[in-house]
Amino acid sequence: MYALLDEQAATARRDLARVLRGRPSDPVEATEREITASRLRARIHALESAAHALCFGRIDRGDGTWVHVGRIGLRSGATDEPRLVDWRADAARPFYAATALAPEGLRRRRHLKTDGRAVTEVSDEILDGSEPGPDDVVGDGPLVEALSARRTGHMRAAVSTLQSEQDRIVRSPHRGVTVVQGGPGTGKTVVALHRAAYVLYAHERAAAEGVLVLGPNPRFLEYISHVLPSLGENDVVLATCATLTGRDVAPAADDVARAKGESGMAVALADAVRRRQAPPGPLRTPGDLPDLSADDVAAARAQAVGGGLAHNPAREVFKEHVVDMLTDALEREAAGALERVDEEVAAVMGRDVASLDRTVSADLANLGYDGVVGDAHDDFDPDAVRAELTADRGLDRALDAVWPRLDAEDVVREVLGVPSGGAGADQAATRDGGVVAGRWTEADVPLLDEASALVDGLPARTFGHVVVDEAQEITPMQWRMVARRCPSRSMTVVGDFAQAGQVSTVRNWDEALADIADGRTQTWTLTVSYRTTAEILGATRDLLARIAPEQRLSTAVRHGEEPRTVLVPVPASVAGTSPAGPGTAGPGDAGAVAAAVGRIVSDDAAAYPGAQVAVLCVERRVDDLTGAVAGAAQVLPASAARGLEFDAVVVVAPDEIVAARAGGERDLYVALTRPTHRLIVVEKSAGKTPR
Ligand SMILES: Nc1ncnc2c1ncn2[C@@H]1O[C@H](COP(=O)(O)OP(=O)(O)OP(=O)(O)O)[C@@H](O)[C@H]1O
Repeated sequence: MYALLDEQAATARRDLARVLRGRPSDPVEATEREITASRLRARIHALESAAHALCFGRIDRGDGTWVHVGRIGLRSGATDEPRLVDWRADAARPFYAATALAPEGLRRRRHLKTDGRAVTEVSDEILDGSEPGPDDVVGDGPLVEALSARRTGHMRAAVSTLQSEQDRIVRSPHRGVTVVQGGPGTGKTVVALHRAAYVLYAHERAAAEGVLVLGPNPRFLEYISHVLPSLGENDVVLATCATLTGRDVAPAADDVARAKGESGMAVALADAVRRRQAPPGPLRTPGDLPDLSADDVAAARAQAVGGGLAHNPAREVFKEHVVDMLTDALEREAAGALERVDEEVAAVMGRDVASLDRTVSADLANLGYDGVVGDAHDDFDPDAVRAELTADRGLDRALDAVWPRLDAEDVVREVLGVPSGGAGADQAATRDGGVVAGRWTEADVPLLDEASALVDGLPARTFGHVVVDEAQEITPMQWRMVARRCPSRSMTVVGDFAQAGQVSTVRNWDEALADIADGRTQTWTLTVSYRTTAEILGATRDLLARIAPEQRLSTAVRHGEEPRTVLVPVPASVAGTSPAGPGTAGPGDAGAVAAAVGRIVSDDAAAYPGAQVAVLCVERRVDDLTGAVAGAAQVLPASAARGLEFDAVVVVAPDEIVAARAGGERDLYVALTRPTHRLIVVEKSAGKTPR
């Protein structure tokens, strides 16, 4: 298979070199050359990225035939026989779907582990109940091995161990919004990313338009960034709602972001724009032009908004109708004026104008000029008048009074009550809790996007499929922003409302998707926790019952160490009983807590060299603790840990995390469910001795 891969990559490289050597003779040929070259580059990339673990599985059917499953499909050059089946192809489905209860005609599923181009391990599952033979290698399941493996800081593709409950979702033929919910570590992200890869493979349109993956923060995006490229998919944009538009923004305080995330903002923005679209009343025109009546203005407005265009392009339509109406009015005026002139001429000459015209024509013919004196009405050239009116600056200014061209930022400033002009976002920023003055904040991005859509039209870049991870975090205004980028509404939305943070007020999928899914939603629930151990999950049971009583604890596939609690004695005034409340960390406890955390982290590093360790705490302890762990662990606010995972997690002062912000219990739940192996909880205690 590697020989085939090399051969095909070499052919593609040769073809590319040939194409690039060609000298196109015209722009059409140049475009064709670019298209062919980019197709070949994509092919070379796909072949190169498939080299790692090219073939990872094999299924043997009951009739003695078999299929090898891998990252891409390969056919033998000479006979065109399939040699390796792409994991997304139908023929590979039994590799994922078959179980001992429903073997799908399979006798055996084999997992291959490779190091470079050498097979280092083979592991078989016998699915039809037959006894293992001498060729079968039955041992510890590859899933357990994959899950127990040390984390690297980047999520890995799970293409060789995708479980059948996950595979069903990945391959679902559903074309609308696919929702995947489930507790922490149930593989929602894994499913979402593999589904994106599947959709790119199976749906041409998605492949042509690309995939957008939205995550809660840049750290999370970095964590998942290797998965799709390792599956050979590179036409994927990773973004947060804040970075999606490429605008440089400051962070926003939770309460401000929540207020700005409400759908009422969309109504306010739409109203602000609509008020600028020819409100009832006549149009006062400059100079000698006739004014337009309120009815005429209303008719032009109806035409302009009827086409569903955004405000600025619709202004052009409005203007066209106004110009047409004025042209008609001018033509009528001209006709009226000429009739009056004719009558005056007839009265003076004592003859009607038509007979005068005939006489003049006859005289002209005698002088050798051909032609008749035309009807004076023919002198009115409506096209010329229209062109003149269209270019008339004065008329454009008059139109500005009823239908001004708008700027999206100004509309947002107006709705937020910030005076326009100057550093307009100053006050918005100040109201966001005094963050960097003079800049828009993350919370403004969906408003600016909404205003842009209202004023200038839909975003230039849209996607064939959109994945929304940690979707419980998305505010109603952000959902609108997402929908705008996915006209086909082909989306995979994954999340868990028990882990919801502070900003979004959306509490269930119906609410989240009401305006975007057209009822085309398919919802799946994952129940097996692949990340963490039964012991760690068990420690969250009471908390989960409080924050999401309707949810059942997931079932863990692994067992491990019991979580540990380390008590740090601190002066009574700053322990949980402090009059200032549990959310306050006095100067008295910082040193003791930091020293304890430093010790825990260095002990863990000594016992498990190279392990990924995180210390999760309240925001204000981050600096102190970062100093204390001296690079041996990542220190993060608990609220920023959504979606991430580590070998070991130290949760510092759970009472502070709970008290730090409304809904802090959900932050604590997120923090406690991040470890794959070890959970250590550091609690402050007044006068108690450490355990
Ligand atoms: N089939 C699988 N094979 C190997 N590893 C898997 C599989 N499914 C899940 N995992 C692993 O389990 C862990 C948890 O998965 P994932 O992050 O997708 O869960 P999640 O439901 O998104 O969690 P959270 O709600 O906490 O964000 C990851 O390390 C992932 O790689």
